Amino acid sequence: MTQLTASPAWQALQLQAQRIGDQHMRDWFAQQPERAGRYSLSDCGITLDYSKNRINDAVLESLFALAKQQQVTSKRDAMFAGQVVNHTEGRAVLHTALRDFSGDSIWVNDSDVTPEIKATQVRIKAFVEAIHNGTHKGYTGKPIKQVVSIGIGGSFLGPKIMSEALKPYWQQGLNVHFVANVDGCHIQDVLAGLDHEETLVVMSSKSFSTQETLQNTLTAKDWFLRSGGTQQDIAKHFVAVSSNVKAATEFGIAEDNIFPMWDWVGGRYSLWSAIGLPIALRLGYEHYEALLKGAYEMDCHFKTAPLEQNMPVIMALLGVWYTNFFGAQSHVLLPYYHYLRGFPAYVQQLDMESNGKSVAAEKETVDYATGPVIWGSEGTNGQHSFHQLIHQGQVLIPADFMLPLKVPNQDATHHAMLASNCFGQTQALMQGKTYEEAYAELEDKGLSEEKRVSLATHKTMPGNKPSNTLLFEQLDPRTLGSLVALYEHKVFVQGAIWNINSFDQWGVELGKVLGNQVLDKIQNADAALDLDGSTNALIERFRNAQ
Ligand SMILES: O=P(O)(O)OC[C@H]1O[C@H](O)[C@H](O)[C@@H](O)[C@@H]1O
Repeated sequence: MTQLTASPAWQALQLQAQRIGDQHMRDWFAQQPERAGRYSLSDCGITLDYSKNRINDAVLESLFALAKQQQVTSKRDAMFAGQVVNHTEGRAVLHTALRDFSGDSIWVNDSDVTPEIKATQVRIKAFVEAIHNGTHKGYTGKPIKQVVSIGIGGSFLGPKIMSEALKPYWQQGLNVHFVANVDGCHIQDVLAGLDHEETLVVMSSKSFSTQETLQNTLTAKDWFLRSGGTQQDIAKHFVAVSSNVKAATEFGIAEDNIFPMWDWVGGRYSLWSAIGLPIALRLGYEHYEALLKGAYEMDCHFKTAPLEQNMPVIMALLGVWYTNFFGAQSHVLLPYYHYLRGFPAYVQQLDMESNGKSVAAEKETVDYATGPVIWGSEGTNGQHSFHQLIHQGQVLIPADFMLPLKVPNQDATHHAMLASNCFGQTQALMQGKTYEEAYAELEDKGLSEEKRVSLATHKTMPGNKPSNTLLFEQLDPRTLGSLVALYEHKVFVQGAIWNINSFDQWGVELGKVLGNQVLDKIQNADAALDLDGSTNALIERFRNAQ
C-alpha cells in the first residue's frame, strides 16, 4: 500500500463507499426537499449544483478530511507564492501571477515578476490597438484583416477555444485563423484564401522548438515571400510569442516582434500570458482583460473560501470519489451552449496532461487511479448518440452539464428547449426508470405478458448516475475566465490529493523525441532501420510509397 491508500482518510472513504452501497439518489431527493439548496453554491457568476451526486453529509465530511490530510491548502499557497512546486523540472507554477490584479509583488528566485508581466500586457494592448485602428499596416500600406495563429497544444487550444467561446464579443473586420496540425492540408487551406498584404502571422511556441509550429511557420513565411513580400517586409507581418527569445530571433523574427513568456508558465496554463495575443486580437483588449479578471476572481475564491464552500475543491473531491472509490475511468463534459463546444477539448489537455501520472511524491509508484479520461461535446447532440452508454452502459461516467441562463441574441424558444434538454438529462441520469415504471408504461399496447416483461426489462434504467450542473448568468469574458480557472484549480486539487506533479509532461516529451528520430529515418533513405520490427516496417512502407 502507498502512504495515501493506507491513510486514515482514504480508509474512511472506502468505508463510506460501502455504506452508500446501492442507496439511490432518487430516494434521497424524495426524503430531503432541501437537498438541491444544501448541495449548491454560487460565486464568480457561476452556480454549481452538485446535489445529483452520490454523496451525503458524512461522505462530504470524509472527502474534506482527505483534502485536509493531503494538505491541499498549504500546497495551494505554495503554488500561489511562487515556490518550486513543479519539482521534476525545478520550476515555479505561476500562471495565476499573469492575472493577478491585487497590485502585490510576486517573487520568483528573489525577483518580482509583476513588472515584466505588466510591461508585456502594455505591449499586447498597444499592438492590438494598432492592428484594430489600422496604424499597424502591412508592407504595402494595407490594414491587417487576417491573423493566422500558429501553435500547438497549450499554444493553440486556449487561444482557439476561448476565442470561439466568445464569438458574440468578436471585433469586427478582423478574422483569426488557427493552425496547429503539421498536416500540410491545414495550413494550405488557411493560406489559400488570404491576401498576404493584409495578413499577420502570430507564431506561438513557449519552447520555440516544437516541430509542428516551426514547420507551419516556415510554410507561412515561404508563402509570404512567394506572394511578393520580401525578407525585410516580414517584420510587419510576423510576430512570435515565446520564452526562448534567442531561438525566435535566430529563426528570423525581429526582436521587437517577440512577446515574452516565462518558464514558470506551463504550456496548458499559458493562455493568460502573451500566448493569449490572438484572443486579444479577436476580442479587443478590454474583453481580453475581462477574461483575466474573471480568472483572478476565481483565484480569490479558491484562495479564500473554506474548503466546504470552495467550488474547485468540491468538484475535485467529487472526481476523486468516483475515480478512486467507484472505479469511474472517465468524466464527460457537456456544454449546452454552441460557442462553448470546444471546452471539453480544452479541459482534456488541461486535465489529462496534468494528472495522467503514475509516480507520487519523489518516486513512489501509485496504487490508485489518477486522472480520468476527459471527453465530451456540445449538448444536445450527444443525447442522440453517446448518452445511451451513460444511461444504460456498464461503466460509471460522471458528467458536468453547463448552461448559460441567458445568451446573446436569445431566441426564447430555442433557449428554452436547450435548457429543458440539459435539465431533463441530469434528471433522467439521476432518477432512471424502474422496472415497475417501464412495465406500467407498456399497458394497453397489445403485448403478450412475456413480451411486456422482456421489453420492460430492456427499458429499465438504473439511474443513480452522478452529474454536476454549472449555470452561468451569461458566458461573457469574465465568466469564461472564472470557468477556466475553476477547472485549472480542480485539476490542481486532484493532483495535490494524488500527490503527483501536475505540471510536467514527460510522456509527451518522449513522443516529441521519438517523432524526430523517425523523421530522420523517413527523410534519409540511407539511415539504418534499427528500431523495433513494426516501426521499421511502417517506415519502409512509407518510404516506398513516396
Ligand atoms: O508552446 P510549445 O513550446 O510549442 O509547446 C506546445 C505544446 O508542446 C507539448 O506538446 C506540451 O506537452 C504542451 O503542453 C505544449 O503546450
